[in-house]
Amino acid sequence: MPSIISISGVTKTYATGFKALKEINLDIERGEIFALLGPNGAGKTTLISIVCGIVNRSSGTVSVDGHDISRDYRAARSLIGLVPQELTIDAFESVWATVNYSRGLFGKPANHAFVEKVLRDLSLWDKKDAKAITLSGGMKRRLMIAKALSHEPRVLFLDEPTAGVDVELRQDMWAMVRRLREDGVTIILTTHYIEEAEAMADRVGVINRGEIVLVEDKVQLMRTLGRKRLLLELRSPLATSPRRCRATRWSFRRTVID
Ligand SMILES: Nc1ncnc2c1ncn2[C@@H]1O[C@H](COP(=O)(O)OP(=O)(O)OP(=O)(O)O)[C@@H](O)[C@H]1O
Repeated sequence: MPSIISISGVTKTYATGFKALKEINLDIERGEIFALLGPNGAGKTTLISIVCGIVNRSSGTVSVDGHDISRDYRAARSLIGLVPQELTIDAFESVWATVNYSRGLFGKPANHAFVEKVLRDLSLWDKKDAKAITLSGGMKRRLMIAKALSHEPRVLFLDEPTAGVDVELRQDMWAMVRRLREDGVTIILTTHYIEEAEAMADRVGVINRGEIVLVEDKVQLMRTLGRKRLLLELRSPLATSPRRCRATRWSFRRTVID
């Protein structure tokens, strides 16, 4: 099956003259969770903003499910949902109105049953009449995801979805992303954290200073780079201390204690 997103020879030079992306070539497979990993300023947001039609590329081509993002802009954009880093919601609008309005922006006919399902899946149904301003930070982030899913996209971009999010909500988000993947949605998330890429992704791409330096299957990558530490919490103190504990480097499923 052809890739759902195909990025070929994409570069971006901002008006300041800064080269944010240098010759990016990347294919995203249908139905995968792809983590784009990189430090601050690496070019992650620039790249996903180009695919989503928010930033113009300087050169190269991008297609989404065969639709060129310039020639066939509407078709390409309708297949994409984007959850940006910043909150972009009307503080005085209700949850219900926010999500339905967002669906309307894509020219989709109203579908209250679908919007209800999205809100229930994101545990926002009991807040449907609440104004956005009254929601907690975590709820606002979930509302951003509901907005992005409102027009039934086939590809979801999550730009640093768990930045500033507590451990519990992070786990909820990861579970939600996996459910979406089961429904056939392709997911691309950006993150600074190798742990997040490890927990979530099927494949990982590492970007640094505007260049993709590596694209690898997650399991393969962890075999090459990964190292696990096993923390044991004792119910009661040991009578004598163990001689030495050593986790094998070649496999993190086996732990050797000698
Ligand atoms: N509008 C702009 N004009 C000029 N330079 C920009 C603009 N937007 C981004 N840049 C620069 O491009 C580079 C890449 O920025 P980008 O936001 O894509 O990085 P990022 O990997 O998403 O970073 P972070 O992890 O901090 O969000 C940075 O050096 C940034 O300062």
